[in-house]
Amino acid sequence: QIAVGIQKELDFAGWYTNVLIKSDMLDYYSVSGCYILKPWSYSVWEAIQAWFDARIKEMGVENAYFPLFVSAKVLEKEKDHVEGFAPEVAWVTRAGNTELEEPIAIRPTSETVMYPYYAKWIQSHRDLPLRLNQWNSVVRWEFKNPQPFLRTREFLWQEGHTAHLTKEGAGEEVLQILDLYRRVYEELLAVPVIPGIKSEKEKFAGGLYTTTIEGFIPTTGRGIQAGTSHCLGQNFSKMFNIVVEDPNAGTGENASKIFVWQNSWGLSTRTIGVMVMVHGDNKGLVLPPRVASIQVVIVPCGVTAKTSDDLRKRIPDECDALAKKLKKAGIKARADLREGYTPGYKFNDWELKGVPIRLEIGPADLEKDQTLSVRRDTGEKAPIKMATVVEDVGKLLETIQSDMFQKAKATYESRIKIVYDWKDFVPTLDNKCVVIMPWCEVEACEDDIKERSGRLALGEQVDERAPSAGAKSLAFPLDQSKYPKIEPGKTKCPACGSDAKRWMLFGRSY
Ligand SMILES: O=C1CCCN[C@@H]1CCCn1cnc2ccccc2c1=O
Repeated sequence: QIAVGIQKELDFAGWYTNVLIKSDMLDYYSVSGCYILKPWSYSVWEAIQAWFDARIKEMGVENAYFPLFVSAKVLEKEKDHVEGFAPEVAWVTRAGNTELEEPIAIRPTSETVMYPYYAKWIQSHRDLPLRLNQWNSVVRWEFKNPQPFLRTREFLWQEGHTAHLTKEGAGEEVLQILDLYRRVYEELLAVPVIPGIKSEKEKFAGGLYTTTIEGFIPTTGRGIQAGTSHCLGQNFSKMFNIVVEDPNAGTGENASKIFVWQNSWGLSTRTIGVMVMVHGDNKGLVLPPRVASIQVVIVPCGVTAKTSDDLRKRIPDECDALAKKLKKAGIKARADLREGYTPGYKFNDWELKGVPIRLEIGPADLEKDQTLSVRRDTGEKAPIKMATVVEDVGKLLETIQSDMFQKAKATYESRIKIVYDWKDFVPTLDNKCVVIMPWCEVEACEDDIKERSGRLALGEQVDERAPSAGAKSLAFPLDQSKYPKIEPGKTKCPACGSDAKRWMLFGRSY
């Protein structure tokens, strides 16, 4: 198979699909909107799971498992949080030839599955904080074009659901989790994200506020919601009657009840799609070393018909020995000793799969007691002395991880443009950038901005590939100090002229 076969900059959707198939990350499935995660992508999810699971357990979160099914009565318990999502809920209505008495929904998320039992289990403030997490899959029967990892009808995620005595206790955890999400992207996937707070319009309607990490796909200039950590306030505890006695109130007739304060937070296999889109190139995947199931591939070279029998044996043996030596040091190395494939074919194969480092060993390398290293991210070649190969390869993997992150961070930052004047807003989006602007926070203004920045508004013909949607508000960056001070009463919102309050990121998005 040749490389990707489609240029990333020319046909991004086609490139993305080809990379996923040719790197053997996934296969298509007979039910539309569903995909098979093959080991090459599932191992990335496992690396994310291992890292995140260890850290939430340090926080005192415990894993549990709740049923996949939720009854209509229970699901519709909280009208306004479900009504907007109702079209996406998948229902079981029949088993065999038997119609079910009442249809049973497949969980699209587990608030309504879990919270009746939170009400049952939480009796005293001593039962708080209750912190449970599920590693599971959910189903949302979306009708918009499916995209592997980014928008699928079933996806794997974790969903954390916690209950606290105070708003402050809940609020502290919301931000702790959001920072773990940031680290999953920045430290494991080498993908920069901006932590922030969603606007009232964009937040989870069933909650009090939503914090988010916003990613960016340079090829399309679109933002992407990369993870969310919601404070639900007391909305769900009032609905499901999850109450404890107030430890600070008296007893008897002075006793008083407190509705618990809740959070819910989720990170999904969308992480993998973002990683592919940000780092991939026209030769295929580029895997960050921290999540690569093979970090180093070792290829025997220079073995031809003319090669002496001695070398023909020694070269593959050297490759195998080097792989073993690196594995012993904790580096995920693999010697590719497949017969019948040329080195060139193997180079192409492993480049497609995005393996961070290739080490070549040929007759000349044996002579000099070295191996030739080739970086997947930059293509840079450098000989490495066998004497220090373990240490040098370890360092090179760290350098690749950090260089990939720095490069993606510089790109993202170069695409965030401050806008003070509306005339610059749409041109900035059309330049594949996102806008940061001093914003009034008025919802009508937000709707207006979406309208005025949609391609339809510009009278242009909308083709299904061009982002026809207008700009949404993405997040109020948590770190407002990075941008010039907003003078209360003086700095105006570029879209409507009213007083600006905080800096808001706007962009076309997934
Ligand atoms: O994001 C998260 C993080 C994990 C736990 N759940 C929250 C909020 C989910 C919001 N949501 C999203 N799609 C839905 C689809 C159908 C029914 C309900 C919903 C729904 O409540």
